This record gives sequence, structure tokens and C-alpha cells, in this order.
Amino acid sequence: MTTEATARIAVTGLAVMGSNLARNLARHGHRVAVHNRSSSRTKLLIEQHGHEGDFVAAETMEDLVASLQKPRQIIIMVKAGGPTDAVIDELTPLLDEGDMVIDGGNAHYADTRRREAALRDLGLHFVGAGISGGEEGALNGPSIMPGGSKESYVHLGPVLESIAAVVDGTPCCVHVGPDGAGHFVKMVHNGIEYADMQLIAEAYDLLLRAGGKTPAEIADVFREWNEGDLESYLIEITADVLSHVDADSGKSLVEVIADEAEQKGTGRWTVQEALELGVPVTGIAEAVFARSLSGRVDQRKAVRDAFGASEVAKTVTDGLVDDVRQALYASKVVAYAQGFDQMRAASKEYGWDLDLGAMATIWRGGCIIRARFLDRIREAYDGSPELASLLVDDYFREAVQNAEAAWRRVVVGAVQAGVPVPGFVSALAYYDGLRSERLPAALIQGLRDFFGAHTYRRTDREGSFHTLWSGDRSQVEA
Ligand SMILES: NC(=O)C1=CN([C@@H]2O[C@H](COP(=O)(O)OP(=O)(O)OC[C@H]3O[C@@H](n4cnc5c(N)ncnc54)[C@H](OP(=O)(O)O)[C@@H]3O)[C@@H](O)[C@H]2O)C=CC1
Ligand SMILES: O=C(CO)[C@H](O)[C@H](O)COP(=O)(O)O
Repeated sequence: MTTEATARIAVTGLAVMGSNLARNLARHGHRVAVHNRSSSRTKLLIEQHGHEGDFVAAETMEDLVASLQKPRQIIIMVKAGGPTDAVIDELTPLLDEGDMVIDGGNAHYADTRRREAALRDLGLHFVGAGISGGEEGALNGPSIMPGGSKESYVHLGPVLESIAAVVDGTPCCVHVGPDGAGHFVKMVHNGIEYADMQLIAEAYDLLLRAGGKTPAEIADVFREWNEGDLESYLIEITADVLSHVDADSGKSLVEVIADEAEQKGTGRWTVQEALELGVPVTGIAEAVFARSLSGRVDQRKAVRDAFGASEVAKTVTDGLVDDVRQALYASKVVAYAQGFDQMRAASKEYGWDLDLGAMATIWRGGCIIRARFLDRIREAYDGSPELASLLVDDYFREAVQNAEAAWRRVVVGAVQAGVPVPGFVSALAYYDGLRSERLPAALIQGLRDFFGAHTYRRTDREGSFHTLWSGDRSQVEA
């Protein structure tokens, strides 16, 4: 069978993300070729949604490639890791110089750098594109974070921008930077997503256990918060989840969901990479560890049995709800500040020249962390691309200063009441750490010098020094 090369773009991997992305492309007038390892998914897509646009169904990878106009553009939407390599290996021998392979999965950016280099050697473009928004976003407009060469974006940009979410007339898609930059930015997006959800969960827990409110009442609180500075997709869906009643038990669904948070890995990657870069992303780290702690069911039971379950003292005050709102906002600013710091550090390390204002711009719509205050973050970085920290931008400095007293009350109250709030506590400690005139790191340096002659620097003169701790304790220049 001869296949006509008429399709504009292809998608291989037609589970929830791939099939919805293909439908989005077709709905925007692109002739889209579709393929899946097991052809049942391809058939199902055409049966159920073939009428939505111009699809070309391909049974084999050879048919898929043959159906495409040149230079070919093929989006891979399969499980990250080995499956992506398997698809690339099957695909590349069929391609010609200048063709573009786009990986839209949640790949590790180091894998993307490796794949980009390998395909570049073959004369092909490899574009690691972070795509956020879940299945709904993939269908109706995701946030898209494509990396790879500038040249590939000339071809791909128009089609990707046509299917991305749009905020104030601007598509939530921009060329992020070379090789793995797109997947790195998507990884940090997910890290911030972890921190944001952890903070929301802590706010809920405080209002539930210390505030004595029901999930339905807390849903109303979140609905109200969504009218103000906290307005965001995650706050909006928190209200939806908290107000949902389980049909079987008649209870709030959140009361019958097992309290063990799972994770696929992007939050953990964010923390691992932050450790390599030396960037303190404490909020994201606490969020990852809080999920790990929740999953240690046997250990939780053993400690509960040994000590008795923690008895939470009710600390209902008139001001609790508003204090928690302010603590949530300030902690959230810290989480974003840390994520943006990490992107800046990676940009320097890998020479990506990331435009942080543009990253905030494309996260304003389509993605899971879309939020009103991303507009403020965009303004902050557009105005001062070299901002030392989001915290020092005028708007955020004032917001955090205004929230500080409430933030401290919430942390103190939670600690006294026995409600674990690692996200709130670590955000406040980060803020206090950055603001301290002197940190006890000086003592750490002294100890390192004592046991290992690791040397220290002084505040009053240049150079490195060592104290002869086991001798006469005089100081020598190192
Ligand atoms: N789900 C979400 O909300 C989001 C997902 N992502 C990312 O998008 C990608 C797709 O996600 P999702 O749609 O959830 O699908 P899954 O991650 O569940 O992957 C299923 C798809 O991968 C294919 N696949 C698995 N192994 C292989 C292989 N060895 N060779 C070829 N194809 C293979 C499957 O084909 P088959 O049908 O033949 O088994 C199927 O099409 C993932 O990388 C995910 O991390 C990104 C953002 C959000
Ligand atoms: O990429 C996403 C959204 O942007 C996914 O929803 C994310 O992978 C979910 O991660 P986890 O399962 O680890 O909570």
C-alpha cells in the first residue's frame, strides 16, 4: 500500500495524553497521523473521535512515517524511560535529515540531553517538550515547554502554539532553550506542583484538626480563597475534591481515601538535581519526603502504637482561617522562589539562557500550577531578569512582610497543637535563614576545621585559615 505524505504532524502513543493531544491537533485543523504500539488504541481513537478532525491512522511505524510531509514532525507520548528509547530506536532508521522527533512525555532532562546529542549526530532534531495540564489540558490547551534547537522551533512553534492554552492573547508555549531545557523546566514545574499541593494539604489539615472544621466547610474556605491572591487551579480543585461526597459511605470522599500519597518521580528528580546544583529547594524536598512518610504505613503504626496517636489540641480562633490563608500564600511564594532559583542555576550550569519571565508566562494557563500570581512573577522577572530572589521583588516583599506575623502564628500554633506542617515550617525557616545577618554556618566551619583541617575564611581579611587545634591553637594561613 502506498501512503500519501500529507499529514502535518504525527503522534505515537495514544493513551490519555497522546490521544487527547492528537484530538487537540486535529480540532485545530492539522492533519494528524496517529499510531500506537497496540493498534487497538488507534482504532478506538478513530472510532470515537475520528469525526473531530482530519486523522490518518497508521498501523505500523513505517506507515506513520510515510504519511508525513517533510520535514517530518513526530510527537512521542509514551511511558518515560525505556519505552521512549524503544520508540526512538524504531523510528530513527525510518527518518531523513532535518526530521523532528518530539518527546512530550515526562522524561528526565539528562535522558533528553543524551537523546538530543545522539539524534543530532544523525542529522535529526530531537525536541524534549514538557507538556502539562493532564488529560484535560492535552485536549483543550496545555502549557508546552519545548527544548531543542531554535531551528526546530521555527517549524514546530506555530503548530504547538496553535494547540496550547492562551492567556491574554499569549500562547502558553515558548522555545525554552537548547537540548534538555524544556524537560528541566517541566521537572521544576512538577516540583513546584508537589510543594504547592503539600502546602494546600497542610492548610486543610490545620483547619480540620486544629480548627475543627468539616471537609465541606473547608471546601467553602478554599472557594473563598480562590477569589483572592491565592486564585489558582489547585485551590479551585481542592474545593471540588473536599466537597465531594462518597456515594458508598455517605462521607466526604477525602475521609475514605487512603492517606498514602504516591509519586511517579518528577518531584524526586527536582530535589536530586537541586542537590547537585546546590540550590536549597526545601519546600519541594519536604513535599517529597511528606509523601514518602505517608507511605510508610507499618512504621507509622509502630510509632503510633509506641507513643499513642498524637492528640491535637483544638486552637480554634476567629483569626485561624485568615492566618492560614496568609501562611499558605507566603509559603507558596517561597516554593516558587526556590523553583525559579533552581531554573536560574541550571541555566547557568548548562548555558541555556532561560528567560524566567517567559517561563512564568507559559505557566499562567494550561498547566497544573496555573495561578493568578504567575502574572506577578512574570512582571518581576521581566522587570529584573537578574533578580536575586523572587522574595526581593517589591510586590512579593510587601506580600510576605504583610503575611509574616500570621505565618509565625500558624507555625507556632501548629507545632503546639501537634499538626505536622513541614512545608510551612521549612518555608519560614528558609525566609529566616536568608534574612539572618549571621548564620551558624560559622560554627560548622570551625568544627570542620577542628576535625578535618578543612580551613575557614574570615570576615575581616582575605585568605583561608586553619587553627592548630591539637597544637598551640594559633592560626596559620592555609
Ligand atoms: N497522565 C498525565 O496526566 C500526564 C502524563 N505525562 C507524560 O506523558 C506520557 C504519556 O502519559 P500517559 O498518556 O498517561 O500514558 P502512560 O504513561 O500510561 O503510557 C502508556 C503509553 O505508552 C505506550 N508504551 C508503553 N511501553 C511502550 C513501549 N515499550 N513501546 C511503545 N509504546 C509503549 C503504551 O502503548 P500500549 O498501548 O501499546 O501499551 C501507551 O500508548 C508519559 O511520559 C507521562 O509521564 C505528562 C503530563 C501529564
Ligand atoms: O506531569 C504532570 C502534571 O504536570 C503529572 O500530573 C505528574 O506527573 C503527576 O506526578 P506524580 O504522580 O508524581 O504526583
